[in-house]
Amino acid sequence: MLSEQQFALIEQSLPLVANVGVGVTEHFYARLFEHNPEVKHYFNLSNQQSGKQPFALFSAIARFAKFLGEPEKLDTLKKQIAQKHVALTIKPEHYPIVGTHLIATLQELFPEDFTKDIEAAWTAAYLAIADLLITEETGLYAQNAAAVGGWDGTRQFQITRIEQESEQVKSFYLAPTNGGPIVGFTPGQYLTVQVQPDDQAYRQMRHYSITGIFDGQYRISVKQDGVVSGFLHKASIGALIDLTPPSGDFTLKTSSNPKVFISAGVGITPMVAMLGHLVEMKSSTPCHFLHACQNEAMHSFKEWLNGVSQKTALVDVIHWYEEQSDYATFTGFMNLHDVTNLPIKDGEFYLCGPIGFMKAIYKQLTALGVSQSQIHYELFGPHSDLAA
Ligand SMILES: NC(=O)C1=CN([C@@H]2O[C@H](COP(=O)(O)OP(=O)(O)OC[C@H]3O[C@@H](n4cnc5c(N)ncnc54)[C@H](O)[C@@H]3O)[C@@H](O)[C@H]2O)C=CC1
Repeated sequence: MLSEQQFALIEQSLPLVANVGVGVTEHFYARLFEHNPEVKHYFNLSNQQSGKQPFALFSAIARFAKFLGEPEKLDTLKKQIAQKHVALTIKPEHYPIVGTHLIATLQELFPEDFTKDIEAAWTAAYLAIADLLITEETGLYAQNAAAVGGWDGTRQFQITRIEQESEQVKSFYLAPTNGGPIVGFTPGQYLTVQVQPDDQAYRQMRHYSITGIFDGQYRISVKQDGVVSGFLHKASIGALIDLTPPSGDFTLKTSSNPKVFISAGVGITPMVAMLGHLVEMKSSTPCHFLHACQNEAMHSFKEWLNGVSQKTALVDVIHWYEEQSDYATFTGFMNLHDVTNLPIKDGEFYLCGPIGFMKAIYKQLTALGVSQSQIHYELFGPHSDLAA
């Protein structure tokens, strides 16, 4: 545990870690990858190039350190990060590696501000953070291993069926090569695919929302826009991939409150799982399914949604296309003022899509009087706060 004095030193030096610039994150990752290139298997190297991941790591550490004395405030963040770490097969031995390079970076770049006392306080804080996460992650690994159809680490799967859902999205059905059952998922969760394409020096891992389980096989639906999605889109039936078990805490709540699913582009995928589950359960919960995309050709799961809305009056399906079309309910970006019957007071609102879309919709929802606690969302990639 940190001493009173160490808490004070953390507080004092927090801006140093919370507001690091590109120079600091570049120094840290260059150091980390030079000394421990093996950890490159665990980092999304595309996020490294875009510069998103580096800031996420430093800001998460700063947030943890700030609330170490009030651990109840860290519960949500701890759970979110642990889910991602378990999906990426991060293990206790990785923590000292990151910790060493983090402290060394601060020492090297801020020799005057990062005094010996401050260094000792941050070392103690990092150990405490690692301890919190390792405990949470150990529990999740054990849970995954003990579940019926569950597994620890990775399990090999084979692509058994491929379906084109729209111009750029394909669904892949995945069966375990060792047979046997597969663990279920909570609608909204994702699977993590591990592959090493021929042109890549490191294994790469990406999360993809599960869009359902059919005949004992997972279905994921993937847009072609990166290293792993490119690998999948080129793959044929019979191709082998490794998966870690379903993970993620952006999940459908079990309450009977009306649900409002709001997505854009390939962000439709977790919503398909959530609505699919309610339909399968013959739920009497009223649902609104609001979706935005470029045009009809890009509209994934269009026929399926049509079928669902024709079968039940409980599901209200509305879509916005950027381009003019007879099929669209509305043209342009999604505007929630177009919808008059949203359950503002008691609805649960689920959001998924590109960041610009999420920010715009979050703002619209709060302006309509929806409270923050009613809004659930997930950002693929490094976590950030929509309200910020
Ligand atoms: N479970 C998850 O968290 C998942 C997250 N995603 C995220 O969703 C994103 C999906 O992206 P794409 O399909 O490539 O989307 P996209 O770039 O094709 O855009 C889809 C639609 O979003 C709307 N949009 C885009 N920018 C907007 C803005 N600034 N304001 C208002 N509306 C806007 C437009 O209607 C556009 O047609 C991915 O980048 C990924 O981050 C995707 C799948 C699952």
